[in-house]
Amino acid sequence: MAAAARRRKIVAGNWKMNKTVPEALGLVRELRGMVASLGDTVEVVLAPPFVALQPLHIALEGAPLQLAAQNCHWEASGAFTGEVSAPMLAELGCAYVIVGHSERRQFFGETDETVNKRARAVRAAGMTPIICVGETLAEREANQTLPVVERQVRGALAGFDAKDVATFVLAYEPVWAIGTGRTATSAQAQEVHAAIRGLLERLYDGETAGRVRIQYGGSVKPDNAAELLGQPDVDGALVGGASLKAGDFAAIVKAAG
Ligand SMILES: O=C(CO)COP(=O)(O)O
Repeated sequence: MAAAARRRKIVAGNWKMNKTVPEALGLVRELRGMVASLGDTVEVVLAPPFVALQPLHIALEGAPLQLAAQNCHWEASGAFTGEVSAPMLAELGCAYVIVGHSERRQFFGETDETVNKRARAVRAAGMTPIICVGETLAEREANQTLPVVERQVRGALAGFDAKDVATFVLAYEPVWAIGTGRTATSAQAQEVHAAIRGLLERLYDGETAGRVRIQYGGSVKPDNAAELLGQPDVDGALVGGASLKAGDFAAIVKAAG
């Protein structure tokens, strides 16, 4: 069994392609006050679109809120029109970068191999990847959930040693639960999270498996957050739609605290 480590919960808001810079600044102004009283109990992360990173970096100075990017390229620089590199994001104050989100896998040709390359770039630039995995509805109905998630985790972590992996964040996001209002039950989430932790123990060791934080994502809302976050292997949430409203996101953060 993985060592029972005390893992600090991590709740991240993935804003996807939403919020102009003025809107982003307004949302953060509201959020700052709402999460100020939480202290150290929960780590709170915001992943706005690239263009809002620099203004939010300035606006968040001194606030207990971390910044994440939603993606990055694996090369540090070069002729890759439209791409953004990991060192550029580190310089803007990002602590995390989301890699392998299912929308990138579905719509932008992301593969386990490119997820791994991006995660390496994130680590090399001194940031932490939030690595997303999750099965489609067809895969779940074909009883392929655990093999699919296992393949994605193995692929993303290929070549990393235990010391790196222990600091990583994984996000289990069943594709059928994203943006659909249809969330996994807490038992479904716990089953996959425990399977991921078991895999980490087999790939590395119990200590490492016990330290990795695994978020759940997919229609997390204020009214289901406490139940999901109460599961022993659910260490936080990666929140899409509900992170766009300060009150809803703050309520989810409080449910984790
Ligand atoms: O994709 C997600 C977070 O990365 C989840 O999105 P929703 O919370 O909108 O379902």
